[in-house]
Amino acid sequence: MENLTKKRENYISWDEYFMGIAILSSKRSKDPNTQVGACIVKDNKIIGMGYNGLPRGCSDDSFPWDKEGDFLNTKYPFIVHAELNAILNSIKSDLKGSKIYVGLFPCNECAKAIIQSGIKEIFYLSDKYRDSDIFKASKLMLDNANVTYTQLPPMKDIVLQIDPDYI
Ligand SMILES: Nc1nc(=O)n([C@H]2C[C@H](O)[C@@H](COP(=O)(O)O)O2)cc1CO
Ligand SMILES: [Zn+2]
Repeated sequence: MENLTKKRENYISWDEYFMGIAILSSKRSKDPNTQVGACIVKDNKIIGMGYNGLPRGCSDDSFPWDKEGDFLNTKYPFIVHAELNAILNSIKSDLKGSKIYVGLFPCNECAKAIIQSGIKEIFYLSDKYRDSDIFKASKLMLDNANVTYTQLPPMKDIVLQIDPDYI
């Protein structure tokens, strides 16, 4: 029988909690290939969230989602990355000393925004584009600016499922 007199032990860690929220945010993304979510945290409080998508007011149905072809016929010039959205949407103007949780390693443009906004720690899950110069440039800047980056384990066990008894 369940022991209801002692503290629960199998609760999720802070890192799992914030990365879990970043991944949940990514589920809002319309990108058919890569969905990315980001969560900015200060003093264990969430102060910004975002996912990759078109700028506000630009219709998801009017812009291309292609990866290949003429630049203007691809998604790349139009998408706001999850990290930049989290910074731009943050509820505090001062992000100094905060952390960002993001599903995919930040690109060079997001690295610039992370550094300039004062974020000091990055936690990420995937570094699938590590061989591209964009990410080499990103790491060069982050290293110089003393922004740390740490890969978290994949958290395969965390499933969002609402128990029918809960309702
Ligand atoms: N850290 C990141 N945050 C992001 O929000 N993105 C976005 C930009 C695109 O919408 C998508 C990458 O598309 P693809 O090249 O894997 O089909 O993820 C990409 C990266 C990696 O640079
Ligand atoms: Zn980026």
